[in-house]
Amino acid sequence: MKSKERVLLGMSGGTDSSVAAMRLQDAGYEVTGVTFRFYEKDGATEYLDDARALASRLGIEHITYDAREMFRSRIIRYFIDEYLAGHTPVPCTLCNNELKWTLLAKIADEKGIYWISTGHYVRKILQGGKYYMAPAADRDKDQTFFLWGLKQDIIQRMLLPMGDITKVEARAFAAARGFHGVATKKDSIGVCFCPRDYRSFLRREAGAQKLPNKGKFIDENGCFLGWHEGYPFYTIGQRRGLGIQMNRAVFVKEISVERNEVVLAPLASLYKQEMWLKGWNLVEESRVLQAKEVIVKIRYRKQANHCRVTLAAGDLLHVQLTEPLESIAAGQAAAFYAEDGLLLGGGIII
Ligand SMILES: Nc1ncnc2c1ncn2[C@@H]1O[C@H](COP(=O)(O)OP(=O)(O)OP(=O)(O)O)[C@@H](O)[C@H]1O
Repeated sequence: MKSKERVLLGMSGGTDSSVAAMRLQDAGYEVTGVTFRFYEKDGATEYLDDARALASRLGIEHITYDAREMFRSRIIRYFIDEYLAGHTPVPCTLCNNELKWTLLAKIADEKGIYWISTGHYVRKILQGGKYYMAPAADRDKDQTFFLWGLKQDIIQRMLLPMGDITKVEARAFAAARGFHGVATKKDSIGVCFCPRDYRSFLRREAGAQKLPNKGKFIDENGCFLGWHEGYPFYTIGQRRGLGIQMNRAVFVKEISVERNEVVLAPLASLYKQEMWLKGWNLVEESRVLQAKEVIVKIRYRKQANHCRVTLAAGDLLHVQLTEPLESIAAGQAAAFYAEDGLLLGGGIII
């Protein structure tokens, strides 16, 4: 069918989506590029020019889509609200699941295009009649961790041209075709709207939502240890940058929003053996709920653990960890994997 040969690609102006455009063309697709205007720090719009220029050089249609208001109300608002609630938010997960891929599907529908694509380093696999996200060939770049919320209607339409190559190969691919700017672009790091320091971002953007003033660091027995700058500036498991001199290593164990208190404790006190998830999504429920064990990850770059998952009251998932984990923070995501690396689903830790 003619319409299935067209693909709508999210083009950020970066290396990965630019190489993705070339690889899709190589595979015979008619590519349309869309660049979302999500967040423009200090009004910088260079990325739009880069995406447009690349599209024109490749001879593909390019459109921009102004999603700044949506990004502000759905992602930035949520990000600030979560810190004010004493949680640790996952904006990239939310953006991928609720904005990026959903918008791609919506715009593709409007244009009568079936396939949707990005430069994500992931693969997809059909197993037992269901589509799963599978780890990228470049394990170091694998982005499955951010995509557990995607549903079948999206996954089945995804084309993932970067899943089979490494970042090094992607740069070489662009260079070999004479796209030197594309080949040498810097990797994006961290959260796009505050790559390094979320604290100064909070101070700047919280606006009318007043940030709390300084409060007490206390130990597990409630004894005063020192002053902190306000609970939203701390996250569970944090050790560095506490601004307190102690003669032993201490970590953030708990955050009390009501009392604006932050509990500091030795690492051993942070370990937990269970957690509950809300807003969960499972590709095939039985593969998780009836399995003796699945793999769980609670941080992008942290080691995988094993767990047993059951349904709990209030439409929550109960996760019983085989080995205790430290730094389990409300607001963060937990992603489930099969032994072969397939992404089985995930949810948000409460
Ligand atoms: N502003 C945007 N407009 C359209 N698509 C986007 C935008 N930002 C990201 N994407 C899509 O999402 C993919 C993953 O984005 P992410 O920011 O995680 O990766 P990245 O490594 O920075 O990718 P890239 O090198 O393409 O910028 C990108 O490859 C691109 O296809």
